[in-house]
Amino acid sequence: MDAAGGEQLSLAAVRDALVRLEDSVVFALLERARHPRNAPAYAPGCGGGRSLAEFFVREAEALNAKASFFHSIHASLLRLAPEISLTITIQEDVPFFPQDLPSPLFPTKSPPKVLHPLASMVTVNDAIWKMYFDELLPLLTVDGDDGNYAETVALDFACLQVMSRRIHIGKYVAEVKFKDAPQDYSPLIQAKDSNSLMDLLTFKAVEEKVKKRVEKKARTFGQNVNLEDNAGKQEGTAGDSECKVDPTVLSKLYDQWVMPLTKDVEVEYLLRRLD
Ligand SMILES: C=C(O[C@@H]1C=C(C(=O)O)C=C[C@H]1O)C(=O)O
Repeated sequence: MDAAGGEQLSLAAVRDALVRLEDSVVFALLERARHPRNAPAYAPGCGGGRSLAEFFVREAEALNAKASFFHSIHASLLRLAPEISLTITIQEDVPFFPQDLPSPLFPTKSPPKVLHPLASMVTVNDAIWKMYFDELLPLLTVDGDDGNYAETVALDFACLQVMSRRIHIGKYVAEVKFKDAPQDYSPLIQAKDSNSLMDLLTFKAVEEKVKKRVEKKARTFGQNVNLEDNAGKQEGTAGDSECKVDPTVLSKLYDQWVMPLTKDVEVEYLLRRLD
């Protein structure tokens, strides 16, 4: 237990959670890529001019809120990493539409407080939303319309949710880094020096490994598995053209958006850490 009554986290444990979440991110994107773009799902429609995609996310989040989802996320990391659930509990996932969420209808057990109370103010979901619909979907999906709009937006929601969770775990990464070296972080926080904080919390070698591993996971999870001899090919070495998603799209996703946004979360969290 630390001074705030929270349990001690280690950087290794949080990084382990991030590695496991890569699997969920890759699988969610593979599922979405089974459908073409399905543009009508994103066109403004009825219900205040909202698209089906926005309608679905708002309604799904309202349901999640009633079921106390945003207040008790023990289960999500339990599923991801049963053996580290004792050391990490995520205080809350971050909704895309926090305004007007209904109150929880069921009692919850509060997880131990690990983060600074102002952590709940840190969100980059607007940037994730824009990135997903404007940049990633065109790379991930082929042009076309198969009419499966409801399934499509349910898959979009799964992608958004898992990417948001991954990126907002940056709060936990930042907390651990701060606790490990308060003497290095505190002066920069006091000086509100975002650029130097960014430099201090960046580990380029770790990022290179993340990119390579995610690309490899996309290549491995995205191949068609069959029982015939694969013309002498080694197992697990599908060519990129045989993959369900282009593996380089996944490494680009992490390189250009997921890791930079995770680091933005880290910086934003740290800037409030001494308040
Ligand atoms: C998350 C971390 O902070 C930064 C962000 C990384 C990421 O998003 O994967 C990786 C390394 C760091 O530059 C970390 O140190 O593990």
